[in-house]
Amino acid sequence: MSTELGKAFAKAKARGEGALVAYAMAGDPDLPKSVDVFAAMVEGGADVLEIGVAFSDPIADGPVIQAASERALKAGATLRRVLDEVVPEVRRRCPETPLVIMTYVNVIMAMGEERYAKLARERGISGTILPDLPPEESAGIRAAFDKEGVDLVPLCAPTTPPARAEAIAKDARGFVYCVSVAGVTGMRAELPPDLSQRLDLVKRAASVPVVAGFGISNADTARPLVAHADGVVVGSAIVKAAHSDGPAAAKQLCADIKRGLKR
Ligand SMILES: O=P(O)(O)OC[C@@H](O)[C@@H](O)c1c[nH]c2ccccc12
Repeated sequence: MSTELGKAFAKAKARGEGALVAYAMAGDPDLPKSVDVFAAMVEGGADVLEIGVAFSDPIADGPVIQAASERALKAGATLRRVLDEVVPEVRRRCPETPLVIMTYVNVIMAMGEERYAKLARERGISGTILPDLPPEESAGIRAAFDKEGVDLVPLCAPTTPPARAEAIAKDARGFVYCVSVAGVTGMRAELPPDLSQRLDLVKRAASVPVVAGFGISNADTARPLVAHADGVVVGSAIVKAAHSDGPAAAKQLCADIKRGLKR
């Protein structure tokens, strides 16, 4: 595991808190302003930043993040520009916070996985999440990432059979991303009752931290998960807050969620 990711989760744990993995879209509303959003999220207490790189066909995304993708694509937020213009600035302003890129396989393949992994490492990226990469097809990309020390963070869905979830967890890099609900990203009033059991199973098998994501939007939805996971991922709620009310709103929301993550 990247030492930076390991340290960030360990630090949160030592403070008696679940970690907040906070997502926003690079280039929304434009490249420099998205840097302000990421910096504000860290000021609000985000422990890990998940930096979205827009893709024209974001199949796993709900309406809030799809709209953010469109704004980012209009602003010219290509993978190359995100790595050259957004990531270095976020690193400069948040030197302690590990950064994870979240995008789709095509975006990485268009650059070439080896070239991406090398650039990502040079820019200080700790890990990468590719929701449309099936584990069976991940060997090549993962080898390229491993070579540069960029963690390929795997996802587990509610539809993943337990034995397969265990295998994914055992072999994970960085952390395991447990998707709470079948479907797309977006805020939800309730999370499924069997989520805590699924998290417990993955946690028992995993040698890296385990986080839950999809549908978590505030302290109340985050709170019940800290007994079962090392942290939570929040995306749509932050993207929405930043889009409506700017970086300060994203900061406030992160601070509120962090209060819900106290053990
Ligand atoms: O938006 P939500 O429901 O808070 O879920 C997190 C999510 O946004 C972020 O991790 C993410 C954005 N796009 C994705 C696509 C697949 C998996 C995860 C993601």
